[in-house]
Order: sequence, then structure tokens, then C-alpha cells
Amino acid sequence: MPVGPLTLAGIERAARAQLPAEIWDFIEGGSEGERTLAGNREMFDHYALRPRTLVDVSACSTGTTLLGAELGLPVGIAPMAYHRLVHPDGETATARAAGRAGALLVAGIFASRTLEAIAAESAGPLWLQLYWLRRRDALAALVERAEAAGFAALVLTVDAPRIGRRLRDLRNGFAVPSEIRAVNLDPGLTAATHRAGAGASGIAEHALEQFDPTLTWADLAWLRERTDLPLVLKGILTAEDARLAAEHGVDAVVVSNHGGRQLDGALPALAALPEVAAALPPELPLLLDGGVRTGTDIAVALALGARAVLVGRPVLWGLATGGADGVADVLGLLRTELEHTLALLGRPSPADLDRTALAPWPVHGPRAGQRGP
Ligand SMILES: Cc1cc2nc3c(=O)[nH]c(=O)nc-3n(C[C@H](O)[C@H](O)[C@H](O)COP(=O)(O)O)c2cc1C
Ligand SMILES: CCCCC(=O)C(=O)O
Repeated sequence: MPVGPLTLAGIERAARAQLPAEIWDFIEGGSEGERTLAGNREMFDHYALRPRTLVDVSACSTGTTLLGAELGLPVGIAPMAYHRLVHPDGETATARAAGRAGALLVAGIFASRTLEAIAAESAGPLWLQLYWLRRRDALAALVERAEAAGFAALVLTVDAPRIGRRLRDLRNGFAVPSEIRAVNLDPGLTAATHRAGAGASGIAEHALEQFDPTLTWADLAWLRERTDLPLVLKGILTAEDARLAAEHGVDAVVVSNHGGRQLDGALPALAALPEVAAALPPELPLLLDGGVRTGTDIAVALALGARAVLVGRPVLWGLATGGADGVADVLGLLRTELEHTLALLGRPSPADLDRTALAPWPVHGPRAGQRGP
């Protein structure tokens, strides 16, 4: 029997081999020189783990709680547009796998399956991500539908008043194929997404047309008035904004640079985590995304103050290679790796992780062998 991939990197290789180049570029790419994209990964190399010994690790748990929900592992699926780009089942398959693993799913406003279909497949906590659309009526309608379908929180992405200059998409003239649609929005609202053009990105043109760049802190009240659902801000990278988020009564914060797809040169997510954690009241849940690829990465983020991490691209690699089973493979590997890390670190549960689990990585230069088989 052939052995399947033993790391997310193995699943990445398999996905790359099968996806069309321009879809691969859209998923994998970052903005401009892709420095922040690379920095998200590199930043994990700056930490070493400090294992404690003679701790009973016969029963390690990866479970945690987040906004009142139980999670089987401190992992959520980051909001990503158009899962059907990589698999015909799209977000319903992702939802099935998340439910099986006890992971959170954050569905995107540009999901290619309906909110109701995603909710029907979902066994665990489900949040909905929003962009601040000029068409506030469409946003209000989505909030109502999300509530009715049982979504448990809203995530407002605040790092995208426009789309970053993603050179791969510009070069490819990338447009979303017309049969894959953001089905939760009026077709007129997303038409530009499907218009290809040399040197242009359909995604970027669409955002220029539809995203409202006047969004400020004062506008959060508009969302608050419309729903009792918890409100999460995604895309915070500084202590200043973390304090403002807390002052404006948000329920959780996601430290994120959008996977290096927005402001190139922005802080690697893990580098921003300590200052954001220090600026937030301790009871306010903090999440991180960007470059999380192993159980060790999860442990490092948790030790620096995150309650949970979100994982983006690897979920699309899993979906591309095996539908719901492929996403389950990704989440299963992360769980296995995290459980091993906790046991060998002498910290049998996520709650046992704090700064004392970490030290600066003491030698310079790239890690050997990290990618694994
Ligand atoms: C293909 C793709 C689509 C994305 N779409 C969205 C989106 O619609 N809304 C959003 O807030 N973030 C979006 N993101 C960003 C992710 O939510 C997340 O911040 C990022 O992918 C995390 O980094 P990682 O991919 O290194 O794990 C997208 C990312 C990718 C790769
Ligand atoms: C207008 C769609 C934006 C999707 C997105 O946020 C991303 O590709 O990163």
C-alpha cells in the first residue's frame, strides 16, 4: 500500500501537479514582491521550543473553546473565495471535513455554494466573513440569511479596502470562470470578477467597483445594529488597532496580513502577534492566520497568545486533491502533529502553552529538512 502524504507540504505538491497554472497562481500568490507571503513562513523559524520532561502526557488533548463553542482542535478554516475553483463540491465538502475534525469553518462572502447548503453540511461552528460592500443592502441581506442559517459569528475583513497588486494574476489576466459564482450575491454585483483582460485581474477590478473604501471604525455600529451575532475583525497587525478594536466592543480579533495578498512588506503575521496580544484584554479571543503549516506552527502561535489559528491555502490543496476527504487529511495531519508536539513538549493541552514554551531559535540560516516527505 502506498503511503499518502505525511505533511501538508506533500499535499501541496500533489495539488500543484493537478491544478491549472492560473488557478494555482491565484491561490498560492501574494502581492507585489511576495515578501510578506514569504515572511509569514520564515517568522516561525525564529522560535525554538523548550520541552519540559517528566510530565504525564498519557492523555493529550487538542481541544479548546472559542466564543462559547467547543473545538476538537484549535484550528479554523480561513475564509477563502470560490472553493469550487479547485473542486466541484466547493464549500459543502470543506464544511463536511471541518465538522468531522471539530474545526471551525469561516465561510467567505464569495463562497461558491449557498450559505444554507454550507450550513446544512456543517457539524461544527460556522462563521461568515464579510467585505464592506458599497451595496449595504446586500450586506444586510447576507447578515439576515447567515443568522437564519445558524452561522455563529460575523468576520469583517478590514485589510482590503482594495485588492493588493497580485502580479501573477495581473500577468495571467486572471478572471474567475463564469460557471463558478459567488452564489450568495446578486449576479450583477460580481460580474466584473468574470471579465478577463490582459494585464488586469477580475478579482481586483471587481473589488474596485464593489468594495467601499470609506469604511472606518465608526461604521462598525451599522453592523452591530443589525445583528446580535459576535463580531470578529480580521486583518489587524498593530497594537494601536487592537486597542481600537477592543474599545469598539468587537468580540474577537484575527491577526492577519491576508496571507501576504494585500500590503506587501506588511509585518509577518506571527511577528505582529505579540504586540496585538499585549494590547488586547486577556479575555478577548485572539486568532492568527498566515503561514501555519504544521502542528509545531500551531503550538508556537498559541504560545504567543493566539487561542486558535486559521489555515488558508492548505485547505484548498486538500480540497483539490481529494474533496472532503482531502480537507480531512489536512486537518487530520495538523491534529496528529499538534498532539505529538504537545506530548513531546510536556504541555498536554493547548491551555498549557505560554511564552515559557518558547525561546529564540539560536542559530542563523535556513532550517534543514523542515519540508519533510
Ligand atoms: C485563494 C484565497 C482566497 C482568499 N479569499 C479571502 C476572502 O474572500 N476573504 C478574506 O477575508 N480572506 C481571504 N483570503 C485570505 C485568508 O482568509 C487567509 O487570511 C490567508 O489565506 C491565511 O494565510 P495562509 O494561506 O498562509 O494560511 C484568501 C486567501 C486565499 C489563498
Ligand atoms: C474580491 C475577492 C477577494 C478574495 C480575496 O480576498 C483574496 O483573493 O484574497
